[in-house]
Amino acid sequence: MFKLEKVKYKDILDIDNLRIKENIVTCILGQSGSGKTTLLRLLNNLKSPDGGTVYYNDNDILDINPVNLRREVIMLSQNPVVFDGTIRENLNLALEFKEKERVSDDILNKYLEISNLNKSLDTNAKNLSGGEKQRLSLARVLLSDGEVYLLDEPSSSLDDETERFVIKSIVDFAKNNNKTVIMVTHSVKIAEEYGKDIIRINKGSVIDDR
Ligand SMILES: Nc1ncnc2c1ncn2[C@@H]1O[C@H](COP(=O)(O)OP(=O)(O)OP(=O)(O)O)[C@@H](O)[C@H]1O
Repeated sequence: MFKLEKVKYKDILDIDNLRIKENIVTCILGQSGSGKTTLLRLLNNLKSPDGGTVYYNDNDILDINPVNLRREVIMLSQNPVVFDGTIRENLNLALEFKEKERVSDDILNKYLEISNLNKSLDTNAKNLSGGEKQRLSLARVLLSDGEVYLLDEPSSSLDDETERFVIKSIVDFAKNNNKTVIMVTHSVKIAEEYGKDIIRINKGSVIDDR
């Protein structure tokens, strides 16, 4: 699905050859500052490489219209993005961006369940805790119906139990819907348990991918 060849980005990333497969969960592990977020941003062209090529489905990512690309390759950033309004309004934004019809509350609630956010759709999103905002962002991203989800530490501000539930839900969601998930995690345990492939990054280089 993705292929990186001789990709350089500033002095942050230097990746000779990397393949990321479709329809599986790939986890990215590496120390803080090793370049994990930068790698995700190359995959939806939020950043462009200074050298080398990133391919998405065999096309040079620079030749793909960025808006169309980001409708398919959807990023959940490390800091949750929450908009003014209720949880329902926040979720509906995902559908608007995809130019899709609104869906029933039952369906919206299903996505809150996947994200383990036990709140009414009428709740003002501004009043949610940090971890709840993170889960609302996750629900919105999953509802966006992309092909690929780039998840940057989707469970970083959650307690261990909630973290396991949320990660397992994401993995089940990906399996049931044939989606590709590329997930940065700080947890070796989570990567080994849920990542079909694991990419290990050290100081901007891939040291292992399998
Ligand atoms: N636009 C930029 N210009 C200069 N340096 C940058 C830029 N973006 C990131 N960096 C630096 O590149 C390095 C890698 O950053 P990145 O956010 O990719 O790391 P990370 O592995 O995701 O870290 P963390 O686990 O702490 O989130 C860091 O040293 C960061 O300060």
